[in-house]
Amino acid sequence: MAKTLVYKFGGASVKDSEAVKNLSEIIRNRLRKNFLIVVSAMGKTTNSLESLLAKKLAGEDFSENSAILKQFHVEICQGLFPKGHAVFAQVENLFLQLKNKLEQELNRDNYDEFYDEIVGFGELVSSRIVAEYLCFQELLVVWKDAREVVHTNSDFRFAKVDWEKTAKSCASQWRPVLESFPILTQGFIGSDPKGRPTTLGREGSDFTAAILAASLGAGSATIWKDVPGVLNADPKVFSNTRKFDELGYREAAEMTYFGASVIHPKTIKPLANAGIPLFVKSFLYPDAPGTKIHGEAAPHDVPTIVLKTNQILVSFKVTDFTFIEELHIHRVYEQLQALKLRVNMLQLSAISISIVIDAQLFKLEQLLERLKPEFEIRYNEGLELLTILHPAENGAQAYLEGYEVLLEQASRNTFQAVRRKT
Ligand SMILES: Nc1ncnc2c1ncn2[C@@H]1O[C@H](COP(=O)(O)OP(=O)(O)O)[C@@H](O)[C@H]1O
Ligand SMILES: N[C@@H](CC(=O)OP(=O)(O)O)C(=O)O
Repeated sequence: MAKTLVYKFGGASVKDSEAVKNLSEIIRNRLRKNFLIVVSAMGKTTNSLESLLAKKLAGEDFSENSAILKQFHVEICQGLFPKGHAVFAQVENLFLQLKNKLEQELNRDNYDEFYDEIVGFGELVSSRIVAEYLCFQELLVVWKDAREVVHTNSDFRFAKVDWEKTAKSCASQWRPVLESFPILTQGFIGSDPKGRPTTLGREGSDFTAAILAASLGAGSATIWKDVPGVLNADPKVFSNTRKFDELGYREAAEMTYFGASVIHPKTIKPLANAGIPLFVKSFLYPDAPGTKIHGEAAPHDVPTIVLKTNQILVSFKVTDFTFIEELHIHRVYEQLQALKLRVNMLQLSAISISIVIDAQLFKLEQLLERLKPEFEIRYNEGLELLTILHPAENGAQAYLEGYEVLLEQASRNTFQAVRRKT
């Protein structure tokens, strides 16, 4: 039996009706048996759902946000389907479900679980529309709910995959279908042991493609982006970028670890473990080769720049003039772990621990609250974390001009600086 091909289309590739038409042309030229399509929410829908939730939590009126979101999807449908097509009733029904859910109580204690139910809605509506459009174009696909097979624990918002259970469900439930029909499903969402909806972390649809590819023993996974492939810097931020024709799994994983947002950081590992190549291709130039990430790529030393915005630098100073020791680091990491916060950069001095973390709702205040009794804490918000892999000699300086540098670290292969515009 032929190995499954997995294609993943993110928010940019389904951001409007023209984009969905383009997606259908990509599929038309490549459709075959054992074909799995993963789609994300349309455009910035997930951000809109997050804002809507923030308003609800603050007790503000969010009805206009819901109406705008619904209108956005209805207009996409109007650009794709004739009047009276069944998709309009399906979209109407999904928004009714969203409305009902939003009438339930939300507070800080049930926020994460509530979040997963609401925010995964973007993928549910998007996948309905795209599946209906492909069928309307006589490209027969079967719509499947990813929550049937992507099993996770109950860490809402950052759910961890139960790989064994997921592989079993993929084999027993989806493989037989894939032998006859392509499947279209959602990225980003899963379900916990009690069947409650979970999400895999923001931008997690690339990861879903990797989970399903690994679980189905796929031949390859392809993620379709608005860029020609993986470049040595984000072309939206830096000029004179260079595309990598190929990258090793390790190189790619390292770039994503430091924050190259073109691929979700968890995507590479399951593919590397299973030896499945990952292609990053442009949905605008689908015949162009893009970037192939695989096990046999030659190493390179092209300076590669990664920028993470919205960073917070927090410094914990011991209050009694003892020196920093293991116990202090342990205390800080214990709380970071409890709050599901990842350290993007760490620096130790004799009397302080400095960490750089992503800005996340409520998290900073909770961290301060928990560690205040033990440390004198200072923090700076609104920062950028610049990482240069394989920096050229004195190459970093150009990226620091016009910036105040709050923290800097360099090793032979990596330069990092926390910067703020002056
Ligand atoms: N090193 C890089 N190479 C290519 N694109 C990058 C890189 N770093 C960041 N990006 C950004 O990643 C974007 C594509 O990823 P993303 O927006 O997550 O796609 P989608 O949500 O449609 O899957 C590009 O538009 C680009 O701005
Ligand atoms: N829609 C989700 C999941 C995702 O991965 O989206 P995208 O493929 O557009 O990055 C998010 O925005 O977080």
